[in-house]
Amino acid sequence: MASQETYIVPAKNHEQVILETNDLHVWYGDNEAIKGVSLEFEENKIISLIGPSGCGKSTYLRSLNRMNDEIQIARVTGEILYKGVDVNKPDIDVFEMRKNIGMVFQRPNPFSKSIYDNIAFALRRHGIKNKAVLDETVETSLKQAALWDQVKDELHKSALALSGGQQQRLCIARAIAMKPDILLLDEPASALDPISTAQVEETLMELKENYSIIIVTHNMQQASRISDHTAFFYAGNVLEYNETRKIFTRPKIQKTEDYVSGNFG
Ligand SMILES: Nc1ncnc2c1ncn2[C@@H]1O[C@H](COP(=O)(O)OP(=O)(O)OP(=O)(O)O)[C@@H](O)[C@H]1O
Repeated sequence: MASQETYIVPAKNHEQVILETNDLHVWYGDNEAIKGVSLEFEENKIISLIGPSGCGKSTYLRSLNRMNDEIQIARVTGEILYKGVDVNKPDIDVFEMRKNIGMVFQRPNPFSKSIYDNIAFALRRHGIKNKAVLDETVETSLKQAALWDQVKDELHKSALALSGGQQQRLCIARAIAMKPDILLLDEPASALDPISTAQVEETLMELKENYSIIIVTHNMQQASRISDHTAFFYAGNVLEYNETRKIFTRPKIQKTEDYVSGNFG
């Protein structure tokens, strides 16, 4: 793997590994943004990906459900094993795979549709047309995303009329309506005020009962508050991956210590 010092603790219980990458590389043209990352993610955990700007966190996250396919100059090699199946193989049905590995982006991006249709849209595209099933899924997803009580009487109002924090929770509801196993979130709270951020964090903590969550964050307090495990990325490699409390209190690598304590320069 990396030529520099690394410290990566394998999953405690390999049976509970839901997703792993083996020797994952991502290039944008000649720029190697991810340089052979091997990590294991356990079920029902929140995992934070941290590290300085440009170190490859988003690139790595996006590769996990093949969002880099959309970038023409991107090339990805290595294995991405979801329940043991390599989703990085060309014959994988990416549309189906993303039902299991959903994504929420940095900026809330609801469709210009009603709250109800934001959630029902993807379900209908996957062939679910039965109104009772749609109604039930909309309600359950909004409840899981801690938004139901605020919007239940105005489901047909435009999603764009919601606040930023509510829009982001709607995007989370939209992602979980597909009942994925894994939720990928790229700085989901960075555009939100502290109250909305706290609500999104609470939502994620509740969701981990049913989902595995991988989150890119620049916010060290957030990583230490909500995540079970943390991976420290640096220059396209993971230098350290361990339980979050160890990363923040007793990191093994000096660069990790410098980064989490804000002495990075
Ligand atoms: N769409 C793209 N096209 C070309 N190069 C890209 C693209 N996206 C990222 N890169 C390059 O890949 C490298 C890693 O970028 P990436 O956005 O993954 O880092 P990051 O750690 O998520 O950064 P930040 O914390 O600033 O969001 C950088 O050199 C960046 O310029």
